[in-house]
Amino acid sequence: MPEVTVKNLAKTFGDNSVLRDVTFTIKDGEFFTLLGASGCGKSTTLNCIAGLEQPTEGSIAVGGRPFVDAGAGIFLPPEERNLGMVFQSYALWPHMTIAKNLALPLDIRKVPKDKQRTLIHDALDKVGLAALSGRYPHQLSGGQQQRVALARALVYSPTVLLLDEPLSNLDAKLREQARAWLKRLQEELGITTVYVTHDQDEALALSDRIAVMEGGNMIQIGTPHEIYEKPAAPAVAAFVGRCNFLTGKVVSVDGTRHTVLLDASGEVVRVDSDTRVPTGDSVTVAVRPERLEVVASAETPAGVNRLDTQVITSSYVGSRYEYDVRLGDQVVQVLSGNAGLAGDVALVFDPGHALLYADRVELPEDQRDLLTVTS
Ligand SMILES: Nc1ncnc2c1ncn2[C@@H]1O[C@H](COP(=O)(O)OP(=O)(O)OP(=O)(O)O)[C@@H](O)[C@H]1O
Repeated sequence: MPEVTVKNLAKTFGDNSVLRDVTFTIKDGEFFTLLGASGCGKSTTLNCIAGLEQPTEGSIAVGGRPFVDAGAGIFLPPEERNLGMVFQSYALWPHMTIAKNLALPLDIRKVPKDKQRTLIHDALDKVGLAALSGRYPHQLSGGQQQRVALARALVYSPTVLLLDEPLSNLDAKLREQARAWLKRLQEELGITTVYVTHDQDEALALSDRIAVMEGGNMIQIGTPHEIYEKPAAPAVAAFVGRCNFLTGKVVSVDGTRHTVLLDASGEVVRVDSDTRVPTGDSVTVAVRPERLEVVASAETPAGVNRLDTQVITSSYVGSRYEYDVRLGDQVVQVLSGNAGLAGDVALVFDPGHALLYADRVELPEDQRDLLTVTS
């Protein structure tokens, strides 16, 4: 079974520590995504699985077969790993037809010519391009070239598919179509897939599980739902989707209910959290814009948190209204169903819709320092 096991992976380039201690297991047939900002070590992790980089420490095994084990001095070269890889640049040979491009990896594996014809046809058929096998890459659209690159990675039946930002060269519309198509294909083939992206929407839409990386570490591994609804750290909440952070101090705790005095406005809010934080400790309350609502000041519903705020800007964004509201010296973003509010409004949210993190986090640029805002 092609389960991928990565243990205590570390990689340094000179004195630059790019991977610190990365451990994860990918199940057979799973679509697993490495997500994070540029430079966090996603590609290096993928390249270590592919054998294009050699880790400084740690081990990788696929289906129980050791690919690399730094401690034991094991390193299997890339060509012996039988993995399919697609990069952001499709790297097709321009002077060769599509069929010839697909024949190359088969030639390397010494597959007989008659068998090659069937395999090439089948691989192109999987990506819906069997009719175009005689064309050259420049005679195909970007989206079609990307499918050819995928067909080339599938033609020799790899045990695992490794994809490094394969959709980033496509324009926004095509990218969304390609995303749906890739997801369907991966499910049909049931092939274990490791996907690298910095695009959170792509990660949420495609993955069975996502590993969020930061500074060479994995900060959370979970299903898209877990990553979005229960981010393990403020950094995850900020990177995946949008999030407001309100710093403060716990003033009382009753079971899971924490009452927090906010730094920004001196008001208190209640937050239900399984993470217990003792009274007196500094905390950060995180709430997504779509979990907040703005209402006219007189209309506060019962049982929710209510904060006095003023509208700074509002804009219509298609299905909803986006408000920036002022809470003391901080900006809070709200996605609301309520139109046309201005001036003094009440910001409301359910105590169960906020997350609580121990410690005060550094506020993101766009929420900080309202003193310069004059509206
Ligand atoms: N061959 C190399 N030699 C020296 N430094 C490298 C090498 N390859 C990668 N790095 C450095 O390692 C860090 C992580 O790079 P990596 O490509 O893994 O990040 P990433 O998360 O995939 O980012 P991106 O999305 O920009 O590719 C970066 O700081 C990069 O400059």
